[in-house]
Amino acid sequence: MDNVNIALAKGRLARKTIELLHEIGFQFNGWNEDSRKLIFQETKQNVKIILVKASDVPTYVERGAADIGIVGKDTLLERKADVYEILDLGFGKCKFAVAGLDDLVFDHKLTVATKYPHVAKNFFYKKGIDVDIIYLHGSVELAPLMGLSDCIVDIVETGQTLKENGLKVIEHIADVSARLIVNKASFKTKSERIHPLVQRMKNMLAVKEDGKRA
Ligand SMILES: Nc1ncnc2c1ncn2[C@@H]1O[C@H](COP(=O)(O)OP(=O)(O)OP(=O)(O)O)[C@@H](O)[C@H]1O
Ligand SMILES: O=P(O)(O)OC[C@H]1O[C@H](OP(=O)(O)OP(=O)(O)O)[C@H](O)[C@@H]1O
Repeated sequence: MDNVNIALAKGRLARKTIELLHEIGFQFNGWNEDSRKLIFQETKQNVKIILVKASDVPTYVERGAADIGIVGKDTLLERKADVYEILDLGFGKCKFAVAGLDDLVFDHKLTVATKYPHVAKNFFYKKGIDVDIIYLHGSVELAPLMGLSDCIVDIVETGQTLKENGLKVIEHIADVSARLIVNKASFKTKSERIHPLVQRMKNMLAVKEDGKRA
């Protein structure tokens, strides 16, 4: 039987992803949240999970080192990998937004600080606004406070980080949630393994949706 490798984003999405995999019948040898191991074997089936930095998940899947990946839509919008995006998993929900101290003033070229340069550039480009992108690795909210940029493009979940730093959402860009992606070749060559797995996930998500509505 073909083996199936699943790349999971470490960090915020990991716990919910493992939970979903448990719910569809997978158990991983030795898995616990504090472990430093990066590969876990499923107890009965020929399935492995590998724990990858979120932004690297599309790379593993695009190149076939993993057949399946679970990663945020934010990463997919930024990375534009050549993979199939199969399912919206409905967790890891947040939004991409433009935020700043105040409404934008267009009397000079806008500077935009972000961890997502492609998303930011694309958003303003489509509006016909030329921007200067400043790439940061984190704590992006600091940039407008310290005069480094006019605004930021970042993820907003609860809005707490913006609020505690005196910033506000200026414009909504896109909704984000965790997605299931599949390598294009694996989707065909390992279809007997991958299609049932996807179907089980779909069924489980439908059951959960029904549970919420009831
Ligand atoms: N409040 C949030 N902030 C950031 N990401 C969130 C949030 N809520 C959900 N997410 C989702 O979780 C994913 C993983 O976020 P996480 O912070 O673990 O990794 P990361 O953005 O690569 O961070 P780091 O660079 O610090 O490792 C994001 O890509 C996004 O899809
Ligand atoms: O709306 P909230 O619920 O406050 O969440 C949004 C914050 O969470 C993320 O940062 P993260 O914690 O990943 O840290 P970072 O600044 O190092 O990217 C994101 O970049 C925002 O700063």
